[in-house]
Amino acid sequence: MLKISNFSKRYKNGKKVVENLSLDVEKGDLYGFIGHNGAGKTTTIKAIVGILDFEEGEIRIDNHSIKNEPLICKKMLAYIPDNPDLYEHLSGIQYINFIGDIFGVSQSQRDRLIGKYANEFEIMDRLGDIISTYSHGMKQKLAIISALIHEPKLLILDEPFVGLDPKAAHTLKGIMKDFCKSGGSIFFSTHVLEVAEKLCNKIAILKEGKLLTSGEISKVKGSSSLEDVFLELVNHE
Ligand SMILES: Nc1ncnc2c1ncn2[C@@H]1O[C@H](COP(=O)(O)OP(=O)(O)OP(=O)(O)O)[C@@H](O)[C@H]1O
Repeated sequence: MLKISNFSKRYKNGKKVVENLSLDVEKGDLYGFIGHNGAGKTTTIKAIVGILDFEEGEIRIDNHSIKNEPLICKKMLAYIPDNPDLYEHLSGIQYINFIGDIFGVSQSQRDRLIGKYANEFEIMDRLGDIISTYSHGMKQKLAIISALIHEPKLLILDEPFVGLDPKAAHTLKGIMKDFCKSGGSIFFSTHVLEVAEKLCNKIAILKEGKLLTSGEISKVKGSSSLEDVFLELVNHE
């Protein structure tokens, strides 16, 4: 579903911040992307979703190149950045409808999915309010609902749990599991190792732009905790 091959990225005049990264996210995978601050996670994520240009390597979504066929790719995916930057002057429902219009989502699908997710996140009664009056967590919930409205095949999430209260975080975990159970794929970055350990079937650990390990979580961590494996790898590799 998502294939990253030998991806490298260098910002202007700087050194490479991601180096020769290769990863495979298959149908149904719930894939965690882990690394210290500045490891290169957001850089990789922005390249995957087509908002950051890159010169080296290839990124393919369902076998289409994000570089050469960005529209086909973007129709299949949804991206939630680490800090949802929404149109503050719109109401929540206007924003969801705006995204629904871009993706050509039918009214019945909108009604069904808004009903489902806005109720799950307990935000239904605030959808008529202007986004600038939302808290950070409410904006995050709105970004998640908008991302799911066109039923993407691939969800790319950058630190999705930041700002969510425990109940909303629990709801999101359930949504993520169901999404992958029904054949979708998720690739998400997180610093919360306990969440990655419980939620993911696969993980990748990045250090200073280089992949330290990746694959089935059971193989990566063996009988140790993910935290122990992460600290061991990051401190000693
Ligand atoms: N626009 C930019 N111009 C120059 N350097 C950048 C730019 N954006 C990121 N970097 C650098 O690239 C490196 C990787 O940053 P990135 O944001 O990808 O890391 P991250 O793993 O997402 O970190 P965090 O966990 O703190 O969000 C860092 O050294 C950062 O300073």
